[in-house]
Amino acid sequence: MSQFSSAFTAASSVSLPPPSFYVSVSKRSFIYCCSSPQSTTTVVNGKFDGKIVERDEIRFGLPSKGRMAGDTLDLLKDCQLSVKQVNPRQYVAQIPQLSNVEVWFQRPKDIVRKLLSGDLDLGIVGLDTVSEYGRGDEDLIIVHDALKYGDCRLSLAIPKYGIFENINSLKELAQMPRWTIDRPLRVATGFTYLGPKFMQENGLKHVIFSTADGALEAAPAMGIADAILDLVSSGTTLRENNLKEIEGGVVLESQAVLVASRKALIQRKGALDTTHEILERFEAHLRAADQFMITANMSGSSAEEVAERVLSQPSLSGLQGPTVSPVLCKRDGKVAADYYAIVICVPKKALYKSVQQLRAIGGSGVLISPLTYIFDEETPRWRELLSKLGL
Ligand SMILES: Nc1ncnc2c1ncn2[C@@H]1O[C@H](COP(=O)(O)OP(=O)(O)OP(=O)(O)O)[C@@H](O)[C@H]1O
Ligand SMILES: O=P(O)(O)OC[C@H]1O[C@H](OP(=O)(O)OP(=O)(O)O)[C@H](O)[C@@H]1O
Ligand SMILES: [Mg+2]
Repeated sequence: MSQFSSAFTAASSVSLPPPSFYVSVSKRSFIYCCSSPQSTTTVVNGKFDGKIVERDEIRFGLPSKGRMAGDTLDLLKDCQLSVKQVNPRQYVAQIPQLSNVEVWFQRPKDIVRKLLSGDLDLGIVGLDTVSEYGRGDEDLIIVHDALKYGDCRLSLAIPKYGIFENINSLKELAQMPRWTIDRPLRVATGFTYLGPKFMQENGLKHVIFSTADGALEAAPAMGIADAILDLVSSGTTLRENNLKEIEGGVVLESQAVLVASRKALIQRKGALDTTHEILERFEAHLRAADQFMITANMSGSSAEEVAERVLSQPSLSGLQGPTVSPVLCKRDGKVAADYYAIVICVPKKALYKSVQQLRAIGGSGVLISPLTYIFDEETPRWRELLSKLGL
């Protein structure tokens, strides 16, 4: 193990606040300083080994504030899992549909820490937060990796001006001869675990990290740092501060995820069943959210002939092929089917193309309805979870 990684492991074994400074100076030296003294501690990385603490309820951690909080409550509400909170300053709440679940509102990073320490069983946070504060701990299991909000990326950015004017990739940045043991590349970041790990994996040797809690984009212009490693979503903050992302500089693509403690899923009574229910509801809602249901009438000689025509169109195959039903009417005293009603689901973004294709094959009276849930057969994510748990 190189000095870099052994020092790194040492850094990851303290539970107290993250180090304010990591200094990597080539393979020969790696200095690690901490903003608070490294007091003696019996907790390693906020983690207790051994058996879980007995309790009856499943504890579900949700973001108490910030941009994840509202969207998380909206997702749960859309899945008929509304959270009942007596008032916004009360940190415990209930989900009436899940009687064995206790919701605890926490800061995202504390949700991850508490999953590791066994104080929470399930949580919703950004993948960036799981990766930074979870530090690859095997007890954390991502149950759903794409809840479709909180999209952002953890990305390295440098000034557009000065010595960086013609630097557009990580490779070019690494090859700048000016970074030396005595004058390393200075990176400001709140991601003091992922940052050094990424630099090491990408072979950047002379790098020094400093940390701050926000407004990192100011650091280069203030002369405090050469580069920053921070979350980017719209890119506005970078642009407004004359900074640019570089090719190869994305550490992580992130969105909201459902994460669980492996130990809780295996050992805590009811935890796995509850997780299954939450997962199924999330999947059903998220699958439905980007689909429309289309109903249309088609003239035709038989259901099969209509189905042939529908299936000949690439945008109309639906979830498992079209549902075709005869529209029965009385003609010359006899019940007959001149028309067939078809029902298909199409991706929202393919809506207009689908309508055009339907018309082209003789569809009329096209009705479009939103879908609320699609419960398919067992979700692949559930099978994946069971296999990760060795069940
Ligand atoms: N533009 C963005 N900037 C930061 N986080 C974002 C962005 N877009 C989505 N997110 C997600 O939202 C999560 C919470 O970010 P938020 O800024 O609300 O809280 P925080 O940064 O943890 O706390 P605070 O900013 O109050 O210190 C992030 O971890 C990330 O997953
Ligand atoms: O690409 P953009 O859409 O501009 O978003 C990126 C900015 O948003 C976050 O800051 P936040 O608003 O959370 O403020 P903070 O720095 O105080 O955490 C992040 O740290 C960036 O500064
Ligand atoms: Mg923030």
